[in-house]
Amino acid sequence: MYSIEVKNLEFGYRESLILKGLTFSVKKGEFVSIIGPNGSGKSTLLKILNNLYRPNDGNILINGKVIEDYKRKDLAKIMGFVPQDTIIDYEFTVEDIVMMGRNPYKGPFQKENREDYKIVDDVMNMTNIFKLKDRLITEISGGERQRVIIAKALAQNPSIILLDEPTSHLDINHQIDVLNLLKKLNSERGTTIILIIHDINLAARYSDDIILLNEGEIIESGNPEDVITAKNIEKAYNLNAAIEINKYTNTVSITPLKLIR
Ligand SMILES: Nc1ncnc2c1ncn2[C@@H]1O[C@H](COP(=O)(O)OP(=O)(O)OP(=O)(O)O)[C@@H](O)[C@H]1O
Repeated sequence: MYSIEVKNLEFGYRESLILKGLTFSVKKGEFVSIIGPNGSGKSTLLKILNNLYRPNDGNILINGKVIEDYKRKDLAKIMGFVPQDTIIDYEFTVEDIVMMGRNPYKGPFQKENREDYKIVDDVMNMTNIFKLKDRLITEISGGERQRVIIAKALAQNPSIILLDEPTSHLDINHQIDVLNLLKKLNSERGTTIILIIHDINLAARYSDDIILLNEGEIIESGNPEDVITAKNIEKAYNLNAAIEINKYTNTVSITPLKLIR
């Protein structure tokens, strides 16, 4: 069973194509990283998978159903999305924001019930933000805000989570905390995880599969050892790199040597 199936996906913001015929699938319960240079189309792809943009061509199935056939609320019950930068100017508390993750389950004017509060408390504990619950979202740090947005996505109780660089604002401890949390959701609840990440070593360490994008095309996809090769890294990043198995993690790891210009 597949969480996501993408066939011949093409997309351009204007005339020029940003995504040039992508075909890939993600099985239920997989942990998949999307990597690639700046501007290669990673965020665009994730937004399309969250039905924020319509592709020019191609098909997307989410849990076996064509994406356009979902109502927004129904899609939000199965798929959580953590965008790259979340700017919230309003003076909501952390708890208010996380509670918004329960909106797909509510009718108009329906109040939060005990179950909603329990789920919100649980996800705030999981993401280590419970102590911030009464603070204003405008008055916490970028890294704290990142974890609040992840908690909001978890409150949707999704079976698929898409995350656009969820570790970008985080210190090294919180990076590992977030990835461990995602891994835990993945192994204990079978949640399908698809994330964009620039750190290739972390991608290799946590992922079942990696999709390497460059200029809107998939250079390679598959398990980390097959994707993170000197040849593929040179092709995508113009970079001469040493690839070896890290003796501590037993996963493939990269050391950049020099740019090829
Ligand atoms: N709203 C937009 N309108 C027009 N062009 C856009 C828009 N958003 C992104 N682009 C362009 O589409 C291309 C792909 O951008 P995208 O953000 O998907 O790349 P990315 O791989 O996520 O990059 P990064 O690693 O820098 O976040 C870039 O050339 C970018 O300039």
